[in-house]
Parts: sequence; C-alpha cells; structure tokens
Amino acid sequence: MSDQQAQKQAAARAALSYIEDDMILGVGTGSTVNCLIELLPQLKLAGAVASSQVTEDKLRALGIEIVDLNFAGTLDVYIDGADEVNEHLQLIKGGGGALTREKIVAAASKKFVCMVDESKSVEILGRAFPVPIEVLPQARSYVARQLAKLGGEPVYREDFVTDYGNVILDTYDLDVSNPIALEKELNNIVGVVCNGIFAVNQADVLLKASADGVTTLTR
Ligand SMILES: O=C(CO)[C@H](O)[C@H](O)COP(=O)(O)O
Repeated sequence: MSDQQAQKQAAARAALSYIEDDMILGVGTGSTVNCLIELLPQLKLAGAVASSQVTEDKLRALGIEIVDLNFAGTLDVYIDGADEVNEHLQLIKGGGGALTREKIVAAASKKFVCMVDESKSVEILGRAFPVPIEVLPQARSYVARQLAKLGGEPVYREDFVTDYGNVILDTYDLDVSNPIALEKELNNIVGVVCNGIFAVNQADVLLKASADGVTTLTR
C-alpha cells in the first residue's frame, strides 16, 4: 500500500470519533471518503445523506439507509475529503466533480469534518490545483470568457457530466489569495451553478494525516 493510501486510511479512522450512534451522517465523495465508507458497517448509523450518486451507490451496497436531505433536517456531521486545504481550513474541492452536492450537504451540517493526507496542504489555494466550476451546459462558453477576464484559464472537463446534468470548467491561474471574495465573485457569474472554493462554508475540523500520525485542527 502507498504511503498516501495509508494516510487516507488513518484520517478515515480518526474521523470515526465524530460519528455517534443513531446519527444521520453526511458522507462526502472521493478516495479518502471511500476509506471511511468501508468502516461504516461496524457503526450503528440511523442513515446517511450522500454527496454524490457514486457515494450513494457504495453506501447502499453496504446496507446503509440513504436519507433524502430534504427530510433529514440539519445534520450534525458531514465528513468529506478535499483537493487542497490552507491553514484557515478553507478548501478547494470538486476533483471528483461532486462539488455542488457536497457544498449543499456541508452547508446543511453543523460540523464539517475534512480528512486529508499531507499532499493536500497548501499555503495558497489554487496554485497547483485548478478551481472546479460547475456550469449550466448552455452557458459554458459565456462563463469561460468571464473566467478568462478574471485571469483564469478554464479547461472543459471532457466526457464528464455532474449528477445535476451540468459540465465542469477546471480553472487554472485564478487568484485565490482571498478565497471568500473569489468564491462569491464566481457565484455571481450567470450560468455558474457552484464553484469548488469552500471558504464561506469551510471545514470546522481538519484531520491531517502524515507519516507521523493524524493532527487535528479546529477553527
Ligand atoms: O471534492 C471531492 C470530490 O468532488 C473530493 O473530496 C476531493 O476530490 C478529494 O478526493 P480524494 O479523497 O480522492 O483525494
């Protein structure tokens, strides 16, 4: 097993301490979350709200009841991974394309616990990883021009459609030095459904795994 995979598993084990019996858990998407999903059958959950169809299918296959967010009320805990995280627990997410549903479930939860391996920690968001932006298909070209005006270089994610039937523009070179301001500015572009900056709704707890173990940061 690679060091990175071992760190993902360690972060997932650490996340178990945030889950209580009879809870409806918000469950994210991605390879780190998959490590957590494998551990869930040993718990006594009331059910789970999934942040993507992929996660929903995995949870169902393990016999975990899927709850519609509209009938779940406010969730106590949402657990997910991230593509990048800074020291303020602000994130870039959406590498798996589930950013919109992830942001909805995160916003509807009291506590967002984020699990990462050490490769995800950055000083400034968006330098290495592009900002994924979910866009209505008809607005793709218009939104791309607006992103270029902001200094971004949008790349259309080929052969990918989101759970909501939209497309993704992975946008390089945006200035993410003020993540809250940019998150809002991107949301204001007509045709943008959601963007992968999680700064207005950043993580509340960060479980950061490294070769030395898992460090917990809170805000
Ligand atoms: O935002 C996400 C999916 O949309 C994931 O949380 C992010 O891509 C991290 O994935 P992984 O745990 O596989 O590194």
